Parts: sequence; structure tokens; C-alpha cells
Amino acid sequence: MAKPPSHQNRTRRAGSRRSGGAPAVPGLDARRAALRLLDAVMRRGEPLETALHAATQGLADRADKALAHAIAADVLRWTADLDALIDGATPQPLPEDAKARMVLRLTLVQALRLDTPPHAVVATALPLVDGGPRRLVHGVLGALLRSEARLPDVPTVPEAVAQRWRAQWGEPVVEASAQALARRAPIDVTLADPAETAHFDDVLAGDTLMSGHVRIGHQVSVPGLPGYAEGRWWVQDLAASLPARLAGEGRGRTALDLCAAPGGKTMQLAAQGWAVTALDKSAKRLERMGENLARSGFAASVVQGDALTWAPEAPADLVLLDAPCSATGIFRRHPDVMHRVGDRQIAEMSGIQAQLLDRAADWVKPGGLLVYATCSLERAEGEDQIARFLASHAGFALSPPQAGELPEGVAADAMGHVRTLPTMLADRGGLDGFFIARLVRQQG
Ligand SMILES: C[S@@+](CC[C@H](N)C(=O)[O-])C[C@H]1O[C@@H](n2cnc3c(N)ncnc32)[C@H](O)[C@@H]1O
Repeated sequence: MAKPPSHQNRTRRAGSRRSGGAPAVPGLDARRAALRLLDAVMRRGEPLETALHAATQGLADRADKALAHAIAADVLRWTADLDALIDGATPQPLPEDAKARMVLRLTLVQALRLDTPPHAVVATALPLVDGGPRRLVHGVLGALLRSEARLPDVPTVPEAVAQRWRAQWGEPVVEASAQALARRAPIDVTLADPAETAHFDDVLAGDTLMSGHVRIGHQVSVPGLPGYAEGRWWVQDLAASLPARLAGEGRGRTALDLCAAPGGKTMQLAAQGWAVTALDKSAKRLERMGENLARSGFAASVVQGDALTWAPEAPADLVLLDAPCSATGIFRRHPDVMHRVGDRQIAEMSGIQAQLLDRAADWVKPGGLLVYATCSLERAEGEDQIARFLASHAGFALSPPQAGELPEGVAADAMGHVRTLPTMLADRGGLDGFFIARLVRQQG
């Protein structure tokens, strides 16, 4: 199995002397940042990407930030297996949230996944537990490194998550999720003009799974690739591109893209000929949307507002609700969701989605479409949400996808929803977990 790029050279190079003090341990600051990141995710339940800025603030070097992120993300992918090694080497199990366990996880993952040499692993581990269980950490680490401990090729999905997904989707989905965690997710791009599919498939040396899509390897620098700077394509998982595809051609009709930032689906809708109003409550995410629209050259009327209180001046031919959700469907890119999302968070998000759906329904013109989507692997945020909605909105009906609207290997379920699972297209790089329902508002 391919390993991520080695950080061993960085570790050797990064020596500096703190002003007036003892020589700094090379690479220690990046490990401290990784520890802060893990603390934010595993103890405080923050998303990894949200915690990144604060946790890496003191790091001047971009490579140190990348290293801190890589360490934390790999700990989050391999936690259960790292813990099995740690528990096998400690006389008594360490508490789940003990600092010593956290330090052992992040140091072991460097040795076993990131090719960091043992001396650098030990040297950067011990200062992290200064004034604490240094001897314990030193002893456990030394014993595991001497015994040439290994991680399995495929990580173990954390038990609570495995149980939840097994109950909803069955064992094959849990197994495919573990396989997906072991691989790096590919980069998918959506093309502004599907007529350019063959061209970009060729110049990006990719794999095309449907018209307007190209899949490229994960180890590429996107901004340097042909067509990116000119806005002829943007990065978007194939599953994430399906909701806007199901909206079809706009032919100048009006679309309300609720929860729109950073704008992947807004650009798709504009490219498909919709006159889009794009709403989001996050100013920061809207900034990114502005950059994306500027790069792609597509126009949209962009509004900052909260869909729970804002209302449009007039109903639209299409309302796309890409609702905030638990994000458990994007676990392979964001492994933190497997550690910070449980039943409580899912119930909370499902309550918000119900409110948003109820409001969105009022903004659809008779005869118009409502497309609802979440990047979640939880029925409460998908199938159950739509069942509840239909039970209380007699004027809406599901409009199942027709032949040719979905990539080969993805089909609507018996009700007419689209549910993408980690088992789908696994031999071509897999898909994020998504739920999509296209509903039509009946006339009159
Ligand atoms: C799944 S992301 C949207 C991704 C986006 N549709 C795309 O394709 O690029 C969900 C978005 O919902 C926004 N959001 C969450 N609650 C909201 C609310 N009450 N009103 C408006 N936007 C909201 C978040 O700021 C976030 O940008």
C-alpha cells in the first residue's frame, strides 16, 4: 500500500535555538500543534479544519503546519488500531482522554505511517509530557518500536461508528468504509462545460465517470493544472455534484441556492443556465465563494443571511437545499467526523434540516423543484427527513432520477432517492456518502 510522503527530512532539518534558551528539539512545535489539534477534535468536538488555524498559529513554516495536520489526520484514521497497540503495551489501560495516550497515538503514527525515524519520534514525544508521565511514555514507545509493532493495512472503523453504519447499511458498508479510510480519496473535478469532458480527461490524465466529470489522483497541486486558473473546472466530489446535476437545465429560470458557500453547486447551477441567488450565513465561506465565482466567471446574486430568518422576495423555479449536516459521508477526507459525531449531534442537525426544509418548501413555485441534499451517511438526515417532509407537505412528490442522470454504478433506491455509499464505485476510487431527493411541487 502506498504510504504518504515521508517527513523524515523535515524532522532532521528543523533544528533551531530558542533565543537565550536550550536548543529547541527539531520539529517539536509541529508535534505540539498536532497535540492541540487532536485535543480540539477528540476532547472538545471541534472539526479538524476549524481547529487548524488556532492550533497552528505559532508555526511560521507551511511545511510544519502540513505536518501537524498530517499527524492529526492519520491519528484520527487509525485511532482504534493505535489504541490496540498502546493497550497491549501498558500494564493498565490508560484513560481514553489521558494525555499520555494522546501523545503515544501521535508519536506512534509518525513511526508507523509517516516514516519518521525512531530517534526523532522519541525526541519529540518526551517534551510533550514534561512534568507528566515521561517514563511511562518512554517505556511504552520504546517497547513498541523495539518490537517492530505494525498497524494493519486497513484501519478499524471506530466501534460506535461501525455499529451505527452496520445497523443502517450492513457490514459491507463498514468494510468499504475501512478500505476507503486506508486509501486517500481521489480528487474529482466538475467541468463548466461538459462538452470539454474528453479534452480534460486527456490533459488531466484522469478517469471520467460521467459527462462533465474527471477524476484525478490525490497527489497533485490543483492550482497548477491546466484549466483551473481559467475556471474551466473546479474540485468537487462526484457525489457532491449530483444534486445540482439533478436540477437539469435552467434556461434562464430562477434558482435559490440555500446554504451555498463555498459555491460548488452555485457554479454548477449557473453553468447549467439557472439565474441563481446564493444564500449563506457564513461571511468567511462567502468570501471563498466570491473567489470561486470570480475565477469561473459565473454570475450569481450572493446574499449573506440565515435561511431560518431570511426570506426571498419571490418564490423560485428551483430551490436547492444543500443542508448543514453531520458530514459523516465525507469521513475519508475528514476523519474527525468519526470521533466527534454521535447520536446527539445527528439529532441536532436533523432538527435544523427539518426547519430549513419546511421554510424552503414555501419558496418553490408551483410546478418547481426542491432538491434536498446532505453529505451524511445517517438516515435521520436523509431518508427519514424526506419521509417526514412528505408526510406534512401533500403538495410535493419525489421525482426519481431518469436513465442517464446518474453515473453508472449509482442508482436511485426503491423510493426514488439517491443514496451514495462507500461500497459504490469502490474499484474506481469510491464516492463520498451523500443523500439526494428531488421533489416536485405540484401545480395549483
Ligand atoms: C454543506 S455546506 C454547503 C456547500 C455548498 N452548497 C457547496 O456546494 O459548495 C453547508 C453550508 O450551509 C451554511 N449554513 C448553515 N446553516 C445555515 C443557515 N441557517 N442559513 C444559511 N446558511 C447556512 C454553512 O455556512 C455552509 O456553508
